[in-house]
Amino acid sequence: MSNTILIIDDEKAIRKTLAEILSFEKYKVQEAADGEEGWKLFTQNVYSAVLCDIKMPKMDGMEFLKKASVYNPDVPIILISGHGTIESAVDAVKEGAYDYISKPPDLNRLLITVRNALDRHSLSKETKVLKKKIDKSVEMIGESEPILKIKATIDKVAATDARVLITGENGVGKELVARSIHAHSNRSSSPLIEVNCAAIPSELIESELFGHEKGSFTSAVKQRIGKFEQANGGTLFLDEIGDMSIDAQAKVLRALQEGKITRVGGEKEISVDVRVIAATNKDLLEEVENKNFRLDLYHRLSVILIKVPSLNERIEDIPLLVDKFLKDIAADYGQAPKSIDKKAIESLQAHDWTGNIRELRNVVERLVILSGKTITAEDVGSYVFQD
Ligand SMILES: Nc1ncnc2c1ncn2[C@@H]1O[C@H](COP(=O)(O)OP(=O)(O)OP(=O)(O)O)[C@@H](O)[C@H]1O
Repeated sequence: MSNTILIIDDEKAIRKTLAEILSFEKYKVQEAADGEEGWKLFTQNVYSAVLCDIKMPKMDGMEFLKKASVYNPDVPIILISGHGTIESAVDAVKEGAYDYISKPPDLNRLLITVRNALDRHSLSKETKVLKKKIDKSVEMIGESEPILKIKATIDKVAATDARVLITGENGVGKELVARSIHAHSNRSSSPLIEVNCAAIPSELIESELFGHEKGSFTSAVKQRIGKFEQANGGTLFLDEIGDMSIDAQAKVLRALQEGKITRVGGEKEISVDVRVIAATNKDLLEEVENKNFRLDLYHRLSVILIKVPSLNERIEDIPLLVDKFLKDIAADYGQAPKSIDKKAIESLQAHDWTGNIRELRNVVERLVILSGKTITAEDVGSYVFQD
């Protein structure tokens, strides 16, 4: 539906003409015979643009415009004006309508206006996506005791340079804790550089972390600055540290002890001022026992320990998280947020989440797509936990 144009006009002949012209140009269209029907469709679907007659029974075009621009200001609305309504059309443009066309519709003018309106719509959608990518929020949602404790710890440690080891299952919010510490620290105007230690093959991790000089190995065709140097003055977030090879651990230990690094294939030592925050879903002490992790590195990293509890241990935060996700998803889709009833929330709280907030967000997104305006316990039953 998101590429569809909604045509609202009580004059069947005009409606059909517009629909035919636009369909011929390969646009998808949907029709409504009056303002009320149009409004109903508008609230149930997301359109790329709306063509709306001004003079109509039940709800007229001006009223539709007012409501629609509050409900979803991103959808351009083109008014269709008859002889007696040109003035209203001009006023409407002042009030936020995208443009107007006159009756009977002129083919070229109609197509140009629609094309421009659609361009604007896709531009504003793209801008939103980009903004969202840049603005990785560091706001931690939750009022449960463990979350309040974590927030208090973050407040205390952020301003220090103490290393922090964050533990917890997958998707519980470890990265968010790291970003929040950085954002509240004196280093926040310098970069937070993230390295996913599990994702980098062990033979490349050294060059990734410390950089390399040109020609130091076959594929080192030019000099490269490593993550430690990139994070200079800021914070280095070593995610999945439990998956780092023993070799690389020795080098990281040295960098932490001496505050200096050497690029692969390089001679000189480079001083770096980096605060290190690490995270893992593994039990590092068990890894130490199994000889997969160095105890001395563990001690260096774990000055402050933050354990992020699984969602199951703080189900009282689920309503707040769901509310936040409903708002985020609505903003992504350019829609008004859907609501969710109490029973549906209870049913989500009863689920075994194995810790995962990412999974909860996916579930909320699925519910937003598949449910009606209000998400019910039945929706949760049929769309979420069906298997
Ligand atoms: N308390 C919270 N409030 C709001 N959003 C949260 C919260 N905790 C986690 N999230 C969101 O849930 C998602 C997963 O969180 P994050 O990536 O921090 O988890 P993680 O523990 O680092 O995961 P992984 O172990 O897979 O690396 C992110 O989109 C994050 O923004």
